[in-house]
Amino acid sequence: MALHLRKCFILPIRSRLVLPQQRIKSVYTTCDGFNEEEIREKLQRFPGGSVDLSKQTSGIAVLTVNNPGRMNAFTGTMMGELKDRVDELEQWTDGKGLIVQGAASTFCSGSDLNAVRAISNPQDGMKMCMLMQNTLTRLLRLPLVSVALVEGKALGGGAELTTACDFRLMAPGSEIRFVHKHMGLVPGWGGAARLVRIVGSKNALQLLSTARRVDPDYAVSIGLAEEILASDVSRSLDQAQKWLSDHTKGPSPVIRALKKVVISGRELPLDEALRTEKQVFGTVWGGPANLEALAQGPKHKGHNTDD
Ligand SMILES: CC[C@@H](C(=O)O)C(=O)SCCNC(=O)CCNC(=O)[C@H](O)C(C)(C)COP(=O)(O)OP(=O)(O)OC[C@H]1O[C@@H](n2cnc3c(N)ncnc32)[C@H](O)[C@@H]1OP(=O)(O)O
Repeated sequence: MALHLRKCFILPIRSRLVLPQQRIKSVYTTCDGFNEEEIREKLQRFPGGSVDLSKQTSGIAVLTVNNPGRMNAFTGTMMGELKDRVDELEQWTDGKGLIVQGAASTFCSGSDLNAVRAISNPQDGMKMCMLMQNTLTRLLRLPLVSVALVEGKALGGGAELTTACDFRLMAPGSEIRFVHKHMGLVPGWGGAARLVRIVGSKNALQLLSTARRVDPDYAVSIGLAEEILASDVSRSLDQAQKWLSDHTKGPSPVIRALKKVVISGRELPLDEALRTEKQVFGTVWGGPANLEALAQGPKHKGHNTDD
């Protein structure tokens, strides 16, 4: 036990963020009593559905929560697959953008209630919670500009999944709903902590305490969503791809560096954020994109340049 404890120390927050030469660290480790293999083995008993990932040469990937027969609810095996897809994205060094969507024009209805019923004791619940919090925190910390494409319903854990992306785009008629109160719960996948940072504590408390339906107009009005997509459902993914490509134009090392400095600005105390910014700056200053821009000379003469 002593040896185990000696190995466990609280990593300073800065060492848990995505730095140029470091892997993204998890929130929970064995020091917190988190045993990933143990909880994944337990969750394996609840199969069904899949979490699919398509990485494109454009540098944009599409992650699809795929369990349409259950409104894309996360089965036990899908929770493990989500973690595996995030592992894959952390290794994708050419990437610069990520779209998270649900299959069959609906987003996700949270945990599979069949699995929830079977692990409804506090110990197992908290172990599932640690697995999903680790995964969704690392998803948000990926050096990719991420957007949740919300069609249909994003309920419970599905609503929480939308908050683990940098942005949210909503299709007409879609809804985000934190239904946890009706389950006698609070968010368990980190959704409350992220929601406060997105919409502020007053709006967050309103959404959680009323479990109200957040339609696209209301979501935009409180800053939960960026835009409402055009009504042609068949083109929702195309619209999201266009939106994201407009937000990730440029060399992927630069886009990835921009996401990294925003992560540190959002999560670190000022001095540490500045140190991280300096470190990331050093990876692009004098880099190929910088030198090419310098060679071209000044080109931003008061107009929007789409390169
Ligand atoms: C930390 C939070 C996390 C947790 O505690 O682990 C959670 O997310 S808890 C779960 C929170 N989610 C919900 O409570 C949503 C439950 N589902 C619904 O309210 C409705 O299904 C719907 C999403 C509003 C859609 O309603 P509707 O259009 O009427 O379709 P159906 O209800 O008939 O659903 C179709 C089909 O899908 C099954 N389904 C839907 N959601 C789930 C789910 N979360 N888990 C398991 N199965 C789900 C539903 O049972 C239907 O199946 P069949 O009855 O076999 O047709």
